[in-house]
Amino acid sequence: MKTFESLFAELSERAVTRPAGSGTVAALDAGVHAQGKKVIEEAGEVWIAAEYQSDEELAEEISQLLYWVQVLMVGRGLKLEDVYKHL
Ligand SMILES: N=c1c2ncn([C@@H]3O[C@H](COP(=O)(O)OP(=O)(O)OP(=O)(O)O)[C@@H](O)[C@H]3O)c2ncn1[C@@H]1O[C@H](COP(=O)(O)O)[C@@H](O)[C@H]1O
Repeated sequence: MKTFESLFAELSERAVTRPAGSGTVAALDAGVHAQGKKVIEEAGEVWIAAEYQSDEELAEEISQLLYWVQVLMVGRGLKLEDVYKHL
C-alpha cells in the first residue's frame, strides 16, 4: 500500500523525470497559485465529507488533500523533513 512517504518520493521523481502524461507534472507547471486553489478546494471537500458523507468518501477526499499538499511542497522544493521538524 502506498504511504505518505512513498507518494512523496513518487511525486519528487515525477518532477525530475517529467514523464509524458503525468498529472503531477502538469500540476507543477501550473504553479503555486493553481496548486494553492486545489489545496483549498480539497480541504473544503474534506470538511463537507466529514459533515455529510461516508467514512470511505471522507478517506478518499483526505487522500486527495494529501496529494495536493505534496504537490505544493514539491513545487516549492520542501522536503518531508522540513515539515516533520515542526510536528
Ligand atoms: N494520489 C494522486 C491524486 N490524488 C488526487 N489527484 C488529482 O487530484 C484530482 C482531484 O480533483 P477532484 O476531486 O476535483 O476530482 P476531479 O473532478 O476528477 O478533478 P478536476 O476536474 O478538479 O481536475 C484528481 O482528478 C487528480 O488529478 C491525484 N493525482 C495523482 N495521484 C497519484 O500521484 C502519482 C503520480 O501521478 P501522475 O503524475 O498523474 O502520474 C500516482 O501514484 C497517482 O496515483
